[in-house]
Amino acid sequence: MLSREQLIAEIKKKRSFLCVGLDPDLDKLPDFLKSYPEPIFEFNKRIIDATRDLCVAYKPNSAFFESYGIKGLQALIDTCKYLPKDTLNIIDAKRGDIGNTSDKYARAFFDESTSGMNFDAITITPYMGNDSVKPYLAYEGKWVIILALTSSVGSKDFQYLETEGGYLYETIIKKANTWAGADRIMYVVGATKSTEFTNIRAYAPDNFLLVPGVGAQGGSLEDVCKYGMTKDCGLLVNSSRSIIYASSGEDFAEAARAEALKLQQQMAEELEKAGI
Ligand SMILES: O=c1ccn([C@@H]2O[C@H](COP(=O)(O)O)[C@@H](O)[C@H]2O)c(=O)[nH]1
Repeated sequence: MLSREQLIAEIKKKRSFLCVGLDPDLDKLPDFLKSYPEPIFEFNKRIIDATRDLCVAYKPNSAFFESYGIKGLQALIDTCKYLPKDTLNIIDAKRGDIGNTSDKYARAFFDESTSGMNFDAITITPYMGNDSVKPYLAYEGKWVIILALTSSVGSKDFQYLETEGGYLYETIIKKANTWAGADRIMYVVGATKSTEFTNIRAYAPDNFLLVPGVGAQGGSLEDVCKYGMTKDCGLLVNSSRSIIYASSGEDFAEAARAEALKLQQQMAEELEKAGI
């Protein structure tokens, strides 16, 4: 589990704010792995071994595990146990439900004694409000990462609706800031929305932002840094497919490392530019 201070220290030490997304798809896994008893876990394990010194976070997306039923769940549990202790380990589950149900989701992903999983952070949809988020915040030291402005094209359907407090995504940030501080809450903001980062920073000056969309979705790391970086960095930039599927051959882990290294080197330059 990483506190805000520990996360910032890891960013400075590794010269990186990279989050490696673990979105394992059996159809895309190298053929030779398919004869292993646990191909998904074997794939993740090798990706983690190849990238752990270059990133400060991992983000398995639960859909890519749930879609394989019991075997997928076992792979998620094994992956969770294998994740390094010096990275922020995020389950991208995008949950949101009434309080007593949220309590079960929180147990599922945070309480190793009941589920076998002990993630540090979870992504949450804020639509159902405070009581749907509270049960996660009850776990001391765990992070809640609230969807604010997503990378999806459909983000315009609801997130830009005009409310009394501005766009809906602005109201979400303002409201969620009253639930807990920047040491417990992060926001998801898509890299494809880099022009909005200045505005986001007006409402969330200190919160870390989890930023998906660099790589396969075409978001610009440079723009994200230009408009979104704070004095503490304040960014976790995720890339999934561009790293984990850099090669479909036996060299997939080396290719993943090479892609992660490119991003880490750009990040080191951005940190340098910002005097961090
Ligand atoms: O707004 C959002 C929120 C979550 N995601 C997730 O991040 C990764 C992105 O994968 P890439 O392969 O790097 O495009 C994936 O798990 C999404 O579900 C997002 O893209 N946008």
